[in-house]
Amino acid sequence: MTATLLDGKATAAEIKDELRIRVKALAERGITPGLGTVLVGADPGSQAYVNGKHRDCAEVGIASIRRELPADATQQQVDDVLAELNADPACHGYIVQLPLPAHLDTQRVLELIDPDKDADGLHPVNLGRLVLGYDGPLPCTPRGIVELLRRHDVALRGATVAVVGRGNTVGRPLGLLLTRRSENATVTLCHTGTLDLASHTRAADIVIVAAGVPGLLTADMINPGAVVVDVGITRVIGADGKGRYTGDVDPEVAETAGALVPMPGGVGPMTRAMLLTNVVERAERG
Ligand SMILES: Nc1nc(=O)c2c([nH]1)NC[C@@H]1CN(c3ccc(C(=O)N[C@@H](CCC(=O)O)C(=O)O)cc3)C=[N+]21
Repeated sequence: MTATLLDGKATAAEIKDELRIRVKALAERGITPGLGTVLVGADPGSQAYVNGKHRDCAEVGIASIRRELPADATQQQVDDVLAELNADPACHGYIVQLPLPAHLDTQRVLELIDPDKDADGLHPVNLGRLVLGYDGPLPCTPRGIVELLRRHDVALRGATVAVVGRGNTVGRPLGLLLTRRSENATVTLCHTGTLDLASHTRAADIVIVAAGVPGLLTADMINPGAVVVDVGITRVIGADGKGRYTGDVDPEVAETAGALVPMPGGVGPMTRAMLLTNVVERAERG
């Protein structure tokens, strides 16, 4: 068997087409949605991600507000940029690119973002809203995964899902999202303390791997025909000495799975599309 590939890039393009129409409707009300990005330091990977976000904005008609600070920026400098974006009416939502340099307090930074401008959905208030089932911006990667599965008619209601990884940006909030009444999936959240990982992944209709461990999920660990989602993105140095990104799913899984969300071309583009969606939603609220 060869898995059907669920194309995140094509689905993200579809979502961007829909957003373009919503942005036009906002323009008629005199509103231009604005996304802010805060980048501290010059990590080439982070720079590339942030550039991608601004390119996405230009494609759908969202204004970009870009703030860059040097790698040795003080906590006060970062605090000041956040205060400025919180006060800027042209900025409907913004993100602080993670990871931050180690001398900065990430928790403090995330808590200083106005929860109503939190385009990533990672502010503690918004994660709390997700726990409680209240309205608020949703974390982009979990939301992108649910949206991609929905648009490919992968049923979540009644499905058993193994989520591998309990990180704050993917695994943990994804478990919360999938177990909402509106999704009604049954989730097993696996992590480094899980004793027999394969017993959980084999029992699942859907396996979502967000552990950051290249090749962690192998073909023998899934039920043939299962839907597999690769969220891993780890920079490795190939045999040719060049850096490249690799996922958490062993390529052989494509022979056994029923459907596969690949990396690249899967969750990454969907994450970016959900960031834009969060900003347009913030702007629509006025
Ligand atoms: N505050 C914050 N929010 C984030 O959302 C955030 C972050 N910090 N720090 C880093 C991670 C990583 N991340 C990616 C998003 C899209 C792709 C993506 O679109 N990747 C393409 C390949 C690269 C490309 O085509 O540009 C793909 O998977 O097909 C990758 C990585 C967001 N992150």
